[in-house]
Amino acid sequence: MSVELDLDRIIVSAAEMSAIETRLFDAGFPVAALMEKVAGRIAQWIQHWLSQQTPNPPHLGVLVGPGHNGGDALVVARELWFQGYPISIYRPLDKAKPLTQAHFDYATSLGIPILDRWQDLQDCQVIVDGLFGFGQTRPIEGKLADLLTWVNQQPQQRLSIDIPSGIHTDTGEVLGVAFQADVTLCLGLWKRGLFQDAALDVLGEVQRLDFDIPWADVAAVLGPVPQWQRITPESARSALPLPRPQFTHKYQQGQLLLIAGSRQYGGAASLAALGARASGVGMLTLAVPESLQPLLNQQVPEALVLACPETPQGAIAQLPRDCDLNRYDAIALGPGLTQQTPTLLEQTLQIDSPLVLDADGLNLLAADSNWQGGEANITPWRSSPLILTPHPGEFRRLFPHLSAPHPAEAAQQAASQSGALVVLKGARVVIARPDGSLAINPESTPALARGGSGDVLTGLMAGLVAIAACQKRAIAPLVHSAVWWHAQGALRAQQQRGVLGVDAWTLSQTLPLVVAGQV
Ligand SMILES: NC(=O)C1=CN([C@@H]2O[C@H](COP(=O)(O)OP(=O)(O)OC[C@H]3O[C@@H](n4cnc5c(N)ncnc54)[C@H](OP(=O)(O)O)[C@@H]3O)[C@@H](O)[C@H]2O)[C@@H](O)CC1
Ligand SMILES: Nc1ncnc2c1ncn2[C@@H]1O[C@H](COP(=O)(O)OP(=O)(O)O)[C@@H](O)[C@H]1O
Ligand SMILES: [K+]
Repeated sequence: MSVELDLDRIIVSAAEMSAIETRLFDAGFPVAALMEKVAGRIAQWIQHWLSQQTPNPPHLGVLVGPGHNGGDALVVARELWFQGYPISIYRPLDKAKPLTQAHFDYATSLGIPILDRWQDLQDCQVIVDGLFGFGQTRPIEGKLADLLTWVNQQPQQRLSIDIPSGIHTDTGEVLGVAFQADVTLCLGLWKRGLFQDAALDVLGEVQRLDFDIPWADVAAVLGPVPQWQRITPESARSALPLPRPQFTHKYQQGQLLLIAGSRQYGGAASLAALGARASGVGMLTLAVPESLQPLLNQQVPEALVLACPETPQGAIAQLPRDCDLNRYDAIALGPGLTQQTPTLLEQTLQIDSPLVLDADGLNLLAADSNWQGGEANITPWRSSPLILTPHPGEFRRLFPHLSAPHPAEAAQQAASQSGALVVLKGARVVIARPDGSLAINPESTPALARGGSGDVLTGLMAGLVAIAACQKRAIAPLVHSAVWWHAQGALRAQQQRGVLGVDAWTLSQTLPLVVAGQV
């Protein structure tokens, strides 16, 4: 028996969803019964949603496609009709699967208006998209494209059943044109396309409606540890350091060495240090060019600041002679570093403790002859985790030979071939482990699209990793937590100050509030 995982954590491809669904049907659950159950839950959700907006049932326009997504839409239309909602149905294609046709015939017999022209949907207050559901790969063309283009220009609220029509279920690509949803109700299990950057601007608010899929059927298709997972509040929280025992001291709460900064990029070192502060790490040591020491001493007074000899351009020339890299539980290298001193990378890679590389740490790695474009597995070099946190540009430099077109698959290939833990940054950060598993952060904000926010993440992540390493706990779950809390910090700061108010320093000051509330 495998350990039952919260279904909210699982992300499936269209083929996997279909295989899971087939198991339910093969076991005897009638297709029509499942549609009735699922659509009943959608109708309830919509009713609750609309009742919060207006006391009078608004007029719903329902787009009905030929498959079971259209069948769901018809059951929703019927149930809401019975509840007193004015409904109009528009069906752009004549063909229909038998169950969908039966629901259409019944809706017609009830007297629910069937529109001949989509333009008549303009009298509705809400438009429901039941055109196409999971499994979409074909482009939206001709009349359907015109319909969706028209719908997207209307002022009504738009709700999509399962996945917006026109979105590729796995890659999230817009297949020509897509229904621009304000709300998407994903059915049963999260679909991959809902987490791909390409789809984010089409989905609106996304909710999952459960319909009691047995874990045994999920595990039979996905295996006992599903490869694609979503970070959830529970998983992020459960990985955080345990409440501190009374009898402890700073060296039992993680020692982190952060090697960062240059005269040109001094702020990156302080932002990463402030991110590390938010992790609660027991002892933070900063190695910076000596000219930055006074600044860092002032900004992060609790840190031990090692003044490093510097190059004429103000980069770290070498670490201080008495700096013993072996004493740290984790090392982070990169923010604001410049690429002048490759020996910093060589030295830190040799140390057998978790190493977080960001920014110029990654650029140094990309240029290292042993790295070979990420194709030579690092496992023979080192046994402790190597954690890479590239943005897409850095990722391309690190893995120039990878051809995967989508971030999730690209990160997965990169981690498998290199043996590193790859944190590919973007609107939805993807964390890929060398064993092929993937975690995706589902909640974030474009407020983070701003210089310096990645530096804060590096510090926070490295601090949590240092605590975990010191306490001999697994590292990867803390990497997930760091990505989650970084985004939650931004969301909290955004609530208080708006999207444009989330500068990296503000983010670093908000992080301790969200992380501390959990430990
Ligand atoms: N999974 C579950 O557990 C449950 C699933 N349920 C529901 O079923 C939905 C999936 O239903 P589904 O498989 O019938 O697919 P759906 O998209 O409705 O129709 C496919 C039809 O559309 C056509 N077509 C597609 N693209 C097109 C295009 N661009 N342009 C033109 N035509 C296009 C396609 O044509 P074909 O490609 O075959 O020629 C085929 O005829 C799912 O999302 C959920 O709502 C729930 O009821 C119960 C629980
Ligand atoms: N549109 C977006 N939505 C959510 N998060 C974003 C978005 N754009 C960037 N981010 C996040 O902001 C951070 C930017 O990091 P990075 O590019 O390294 O910036 P910097 O080097 O300036 O600190 C990453 O954590 C990334 O995931
Ligand atoms: K849909």
